[in-house]
Amino acid sequence: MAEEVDVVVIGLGPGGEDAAGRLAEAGLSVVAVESRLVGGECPYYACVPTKMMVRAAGLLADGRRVPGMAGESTIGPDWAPVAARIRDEATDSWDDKAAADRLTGKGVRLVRGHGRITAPREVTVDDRTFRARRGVLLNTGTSPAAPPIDGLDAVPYWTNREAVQATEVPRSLLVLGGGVVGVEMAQIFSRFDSRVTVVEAGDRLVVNEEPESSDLLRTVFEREGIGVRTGVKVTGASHEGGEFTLHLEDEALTADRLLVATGRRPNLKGLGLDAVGLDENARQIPVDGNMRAADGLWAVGDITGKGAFTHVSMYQASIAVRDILGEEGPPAAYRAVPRVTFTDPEIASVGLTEAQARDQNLPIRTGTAQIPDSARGWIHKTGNDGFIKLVENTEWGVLVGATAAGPSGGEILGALAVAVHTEATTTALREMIYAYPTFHRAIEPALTNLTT
Ligand SMILES: Cc1cc2nc3c(=O)[nH]c(=O)nc-3n(C[C@H](O)[C@H](O)[C@H](O)COP(=O)(O)OP(=O)(O)OC[C@H]3O[C@@H](n4cnc5c(N)ncnc54)[C@H](O)[C@@H]3O)c2cc1C
Ligand SMILES: NC(=O)c1ccc[n+]([C@@H]2O[C@H](COP(=O)([O-])OP(=O)(O)OC[C@H]3O[C@@H](n4cnc5c(N)ncnc54)[C@H](O)[C@@H]3O)[C@@H](O)[C@H]2O)c1
Repeated sequence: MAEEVDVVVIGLGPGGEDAAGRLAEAGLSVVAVESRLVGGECPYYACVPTKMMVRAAGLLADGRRVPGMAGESTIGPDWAPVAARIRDEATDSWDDKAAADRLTGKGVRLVRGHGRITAPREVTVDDRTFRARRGVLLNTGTSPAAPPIDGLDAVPYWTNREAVQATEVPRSLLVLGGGVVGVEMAQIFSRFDSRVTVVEAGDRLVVNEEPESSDLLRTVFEREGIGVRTGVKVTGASHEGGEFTLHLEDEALTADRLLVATGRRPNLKGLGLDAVGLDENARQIPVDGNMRAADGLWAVGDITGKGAFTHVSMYQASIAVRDILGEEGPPAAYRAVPRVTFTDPEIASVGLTEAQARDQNLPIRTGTAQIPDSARGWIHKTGNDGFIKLVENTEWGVLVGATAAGPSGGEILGALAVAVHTEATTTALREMIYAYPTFHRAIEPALTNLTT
């Protein structure tokens, strides 16, 4: 016999967790179904622990920058405090009790297990069935995906989940995939003295970003001693005598560890999507501006294909909550989605890249300014690599995209995200006063340099 509730949330990533709590606080009866950890990938295996790793690696890098700038330094990397911080402060040894208590404290009924849609507005978890009067919200997220490389499935490679649980740094590391996960992890472990090589099938690192960002990262990586192989076809993988080997067409690369960071697959299999006329083999669940995927069904987060970021998941959750509660509001808009790759330099961008804008046949021009040429960049000196790149729609005179690469690139991006989001005119941006000497003051010469 099915239990009647108002809403069932399947999957408690950042968006699902937030939505379940808010709906319960609004007075609805909410069942939240989670098969792993309340909070999803971000707090346990992704954003939070990896940014603790980035912070630690950054401290080492700054320590190494002392000579010639501020005296002498001797750096002795130690992974133990990083591992301890991730275990104790970030993840509580990968135990979600605190998050689960927080959720149930808001009035949510937490059900552990795999949720499956068995009919419209109906969810089954093991032998329990729930009927959701208002509907079902999906936030099932993604899992690491490995490419079909001969032998790979038989080797004990790391994904992001094992990498954040590392208790020691491998002497050498092969990173398969030069996307966001790959480049962040490569620099972290390299700065802890691992000998790292990134192996990327595409012709550049962080392929979704501006080519200038890829070039910059490659330059910095090679300067730091990180091997970068792009345009490479891996034909096989093996693990023998404690050593991992990636077989390329004409050579073999070996290391103590292999990290596979080749993208994600959406957790849609076994979710019962066919019961509501959707395809579980699709790459994403199509949603409208109110996050509706079907009658009585909402979806938020990575599975919607609108940007695999925690802030997108949370943004969409707030819209879904509003819609479920029957409140009015603007539909989701994605023209100013910000993204930050937390390498050093940080690669931060918002909106369209130049290539994306050209693919949309927008009338554009671009302007770039180099951070080392700015007053603050020159003062900063070591570690000042970076640039600002602007993409302007010349018809409207507004920015449709921007990149802030460099020290604190993600923070500088704030100003550019406001400009893209509010469609501030480039005339207005030129009339602004930019504090001297800040990194963001380099926006001014980038505006001056806008040319077709
Ligand atoms: C290494 C790494 C670093 C990252 N760093 C950042 C960063 O710095 N900033 C940023 O914005 N983003 C970052 N991301 C991306 C970010 O982690 C995700 O975008 C974010 O977690 C949002 O995902 P989500 O809401 O779709 O759900 P997820 O976090 O993927 O969670 C989905 C949840 O649903 C559960 N679930 C799935 N199917 C079912 C089912 N049938 N029944 C019950 N439960 C189910 C899963 O167990 C999981 O807990 C990073 C990703 C990785 C891999
Ligand atoms: N700082 C952040 O916000 C942050 C950090 C990490 C991840 N994320 C999110 O997680 C998502 C997934 O990240 P990701 O790095 O796993 O995926 P990705 O799609 O960004 O990059 C995967 C890379 O692997 C390469 N690849 C695929 N098959 C390959 C093969 N056989 N051999 C060599 N290379 C191969 C691809 O060409 C691509 O460059 C990102 O898109 C991002 O949205 C965000």
